[in-house]
Amino acid sequence: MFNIVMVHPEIPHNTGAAGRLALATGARLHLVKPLGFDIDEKTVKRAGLDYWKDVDLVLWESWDAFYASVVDTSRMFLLTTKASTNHWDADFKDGDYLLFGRETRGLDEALIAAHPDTAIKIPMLEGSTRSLNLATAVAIVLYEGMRQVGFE
Ligand SMILES: C[S@@+](CC[C@H](N)C(=O)[O-])C[C@H]1O[C@@H](n2cnc3c(N)ncnc32)[C@H](O)[C@@H]1O
Repeated sequence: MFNIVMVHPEIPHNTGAAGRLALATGARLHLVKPLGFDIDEKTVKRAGLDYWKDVDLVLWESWDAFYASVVDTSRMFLLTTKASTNHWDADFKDGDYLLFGRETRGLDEALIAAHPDTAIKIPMLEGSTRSLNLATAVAIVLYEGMRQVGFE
């Protein structure tokens, strides 16, 4: 089971799409507060996320609370356009944490600097676009991880 970690996500539809991906792959979805939207039942219903109740969801009150819960931080992969290693060259294992940054700012530079060996990027054509959509990035990396661990 992979762990999708969205750090301070801002756009509810991206989080909704990640929840759907989590359901389809048996992954756990971690949301690290503050979030840019309400995650209460009313909002979720209004957004038409009827599957939301089935998502294996963990809500963290803060980054520090989430980080303290990770037993082996060397299994945290940091998704950033600033990495030099491509995601398909990472060696994923069941239980790994896949960390994604917020839509406007990405992951903190200091966090990336603290984990240079597990910072990875999804390659993009040079000069094409600054980054991929957050939910798209989750899908690409999660399914590469699932492929590597033998998901059929
Ligand atoms: C919309 S992007 C954030 C863009 C932000 N301006 C930045 O420079 O990081 C949201 C998140 O999606 C992931 N992401 C998007 N494109 C990516 C790529 N090509 N490689 C790795 N991660 C990517 C990262 O986790 C990023 O923090």
